[in-house]
Amino acid sequence: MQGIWTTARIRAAEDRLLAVTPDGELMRRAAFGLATQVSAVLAEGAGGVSGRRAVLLVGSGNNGGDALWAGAFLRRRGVAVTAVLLDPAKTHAAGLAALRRSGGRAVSSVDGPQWISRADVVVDGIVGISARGPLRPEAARLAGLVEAPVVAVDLPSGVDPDTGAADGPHVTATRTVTFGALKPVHALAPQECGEVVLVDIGLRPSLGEPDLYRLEPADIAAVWPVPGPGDDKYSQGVVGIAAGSATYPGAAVLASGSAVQATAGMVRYAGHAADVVRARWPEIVATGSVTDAGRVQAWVVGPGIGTGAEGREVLRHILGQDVPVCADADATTIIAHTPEVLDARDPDTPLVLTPHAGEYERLMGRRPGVDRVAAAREAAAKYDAVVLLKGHCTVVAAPDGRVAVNQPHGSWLATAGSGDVLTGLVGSLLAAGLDPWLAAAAAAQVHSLAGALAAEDVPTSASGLVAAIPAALRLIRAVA
Ligand SMILES: NC(=O)C1=CN([C@@H]2O[C@H](COP(=O)(O)OP(=O)(O)OC[C@H]3O[C@@H](n4cnc5c(N)ncnc54)[C@H](O)[C@@H]3O)[C@@H](O)[C@H]2O)[C@@H](O)CC1
Ligand SMILES: Nc1ncnc2c1ncn2[C@@H]1O[C@H](COP(=O)(O)OP(=O)(O)O)[C@@H](O)[C@H]1O
Ligand SMILES: [K+]
Repeated sequence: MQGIWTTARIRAAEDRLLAVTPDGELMRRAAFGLATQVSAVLAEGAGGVSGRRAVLLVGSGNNGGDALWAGAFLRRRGVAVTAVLLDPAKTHAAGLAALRRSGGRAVSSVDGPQWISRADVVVDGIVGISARGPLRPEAARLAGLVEAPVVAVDLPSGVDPDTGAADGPHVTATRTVTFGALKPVHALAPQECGEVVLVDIGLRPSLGEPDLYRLEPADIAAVWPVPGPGDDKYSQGVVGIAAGSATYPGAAVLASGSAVQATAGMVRYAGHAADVVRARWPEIVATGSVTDAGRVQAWVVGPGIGTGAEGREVLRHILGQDVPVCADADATTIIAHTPEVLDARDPDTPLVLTPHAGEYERLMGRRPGVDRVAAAREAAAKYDAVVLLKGHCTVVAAPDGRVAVNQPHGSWLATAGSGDVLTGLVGSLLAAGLDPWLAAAAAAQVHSLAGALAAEDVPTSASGLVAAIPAALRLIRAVA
C-alpha cells in the first residue's frame, strides 16, 4: 500500500530529520530531484533542455527556496532561468544567491508577465505545505497567465495540502514533484497535480504509520479471491443481492452481474426482478423474496428496492442475518430516515455504507464539505460502519480510523448504474471474508479500472463496466 501523511505529520518528521542533517542538505536533495524532473518536462515538451527557458514563480517560503535551488541546477544544464519573486524582501536568501551565482536572473512580479509568456516551462514554487487559504491576489494573477507546462514544487499552489480542495484560484500542474512522502493533496486532487513524482529525501524512517492509504495492484491481487484446488461453489462465499424491483429491474441486473463477474463462487438474487436477472445471468440462483433466498455469507441490499415499508422490511431482515452487509442507494436512505432499522444488526457484523454526497447529507444532516476524509471518518464513527464516500476520488473510512483513497482513472464512472456495479463488487468481497475496509477499497479500485478499460477513451455504460470487470482483474493480477 502507498502511504500518505498529513502535513502536520510531515512537518514533525522533517523537524526530526533536520536535527540530524547538515544545514541545507534536505533542500538540496529536494531541489536536485526537482531539477531532474523539470529537465525531463523540457525534453518532452520543448524538444531539449539546453537553451530552453524556465520561469520560476517564487513565494516567500522554503517552497520558493526549492525552486531557486533547482533553478541553479538547471543553469548548469544550459537552461535560461528567470525567477519571478512574489515577495523580494522575504525570498529564500541562500536559494536566491545560488541562482544568481549560477547566472540566473531574478525579477519582481511587475516584470513577471513578459517572462511567463515566453517560458517553455514554469516552476510553481509559490507555496508548499505551509499554504493557508486560496492564493493571494498577486500570486493568483501570475498563475493565471501561465500557458506553458507547469512543474509544481511539492504541490500545486492554491490547492489545500490536506484536503485537496481547489475552490479558489490555483495552479494546475503537468507534473508535481514532491519530497519525502505523499501528502493528501496528491491523492485527493490528482487532476490538479498531474503526474506525481516522489523524490526520496530520506524522510521515510522518521514518518511512522501513514494517515491515509492508496491500494496498489499487488495489494488487490493479494486479497482478491480466486478458487483453489479444494474450493467448490460454496466454499468461496455466496453473496446475496437484494436489489431492483419489477418496475426497475436494471439495478438488480447490474449489481448481480457485477457480483457474477467479480468472484467465482455463487450469487443468489432475491427480489421482484428475479425473472429478468435469471434471463440475463443464468448462473444466478434467483428467488422472489429475501426470506426464502437460502444461506449466503454476505448481503448486498439497496439499489432500486425503494424507500417504503417493503424496502425497510427487506433491509431489517438482512441486517438480522449475522452476515456482513453492503447497504447502498435506497438502503442508505432508509437508514437515514429510520435509523432504528439498525437495531436489527448484531454490532459485530460488518456493515459497509456507500453514500454519494446526497446520501451522505441524508445520513449526516450536512454535505460532506471540502474535507472529505474527515467527513467519511465521522460517518464511519457515527454508524460504526465502513463508509465509502463516492466521488471522483472515493474515500473509504473504517470505524477504527483507517482511510483509503481511491485512485481514479478518468471520470468514466459518472454514468447511471455505475454505483450498482460497485456495490456488487463490494458484496462479493465481503462474502469471501475480506476485511470490510479492504473489501470496499479494493472494489473501488477495480471499479475505476474497469471504467477506464470499458471506456477506452469514449464514454461507457454501466453494462460496459460489468463486462470489463474480468479485464480489470486480469490487468491487476498481471502487473502485481
Ligand atoms: N522543511 C524541510 O526540511 C523541507 C522543506 N521543503 C520545502 O519547504 C516547503 C514548506 O516550506 P515553508 O514551511 O517555508 O512554507 P511554504 O513555502 O509552503 O509557504 C509559506 C510561505 O508562503 C506564504 N503563503 C502562505 N499561504 C499563502 C497563500 N495562500 N498565497 C500566497 N502565499 C502564501 C506565507 O506567507 C509563507 O511565507 C515544502 O512544501 C517543500 O517545498 C523541501 O525543501 C524539503 C525539505
Ligand atoms: N466524476 C467522476 N469521476 C470518477 N468517478 C465518479 C465520478 N462521478 C461518479 N463517480 C463514481 O461513479 C459511481 C456512481 O455511483 P452512484 O452515484 O451511486 O450512481 P448510480 O446510482 O447511478 O449507480 C461511484 O462509484 C462514484 O464514485
Ligand atoms: K508549489
